[in-house]
Amino acid sequence: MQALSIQNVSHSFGRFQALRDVSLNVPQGSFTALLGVNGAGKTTLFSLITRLYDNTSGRITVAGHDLRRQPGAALARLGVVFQSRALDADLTVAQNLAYHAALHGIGRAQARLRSAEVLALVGLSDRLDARVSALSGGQQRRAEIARALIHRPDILLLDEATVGLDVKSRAEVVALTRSLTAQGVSALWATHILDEIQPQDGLVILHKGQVLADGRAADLGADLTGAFLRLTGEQP
Ligand SMILES: Nc1ncnc2c1ncn2[C@@H]1O[C@H](COP(=O)(O)OP(=O)(O)OP(=O)(O)O)[C@@H](O)[C@H]1O
Repeated sequence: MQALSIQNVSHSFGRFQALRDVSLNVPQGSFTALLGVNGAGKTTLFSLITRLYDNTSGRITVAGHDLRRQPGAALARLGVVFQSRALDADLTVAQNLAYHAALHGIGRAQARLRSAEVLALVGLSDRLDARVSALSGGQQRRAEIARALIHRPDILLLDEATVGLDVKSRAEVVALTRSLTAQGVSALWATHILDEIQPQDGLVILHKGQVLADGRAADLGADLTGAFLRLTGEQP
């Protein structure tokens, strides 16, 4: 089964078609990069997968659940790290996680156990009681990944999760996400930064609302920048 399957999805804002007949799969346990320049349609696609927008054409399934017919079951299998910050900076990491757990109907005792579990996964076990505002940018992003994992989703959507981070923190957040996929969580990693992609990763190139390539990054050869430029005519 695919962790995420998107078939023939289109979306328009008025007369402007932001996504045109988009199809892609994220296999279970894979790290799949969704690569595209600004305006390619990545955030629009994520808004459809998270049901911020209705997908009126095509079909989206999350862990086999049809998003339109079984939205509750589908969204329960999904964890999301948004482009903009989603934690309350004035609360502690524990309070943020407890709040998010409650939104998923997880009881207090269970939430404490899960918080410890997800913070261990992201390497922040010692920051449970720290205020979010006291964390570094990279730690905040890792805490957001922990938040997205609290209900044990099958797939994580990460929308430009390294924006604003320095090189070292950026590398840590990508490596962390890869290590999660080795443990069975799948990831769809939206980015415009080619350095974040490795040859063994799944790679979908989205450009002007259309999928131009879908396979393994290695399929495009050693010169990913050149291949991207050839396909899109744009500098990544
Ligand atoms: N609410 C909206 N109304 C009208 N047009 C929109 C709206 N949201 C996005 N668009 C347009 O749809 C296209 C895709 O935008 P989208 O934000 O999905 O791209 P993106 O790949 O996520 O880019 P970025 O990296 O800048 O977030 C762009 O041309 C954008 O201007």
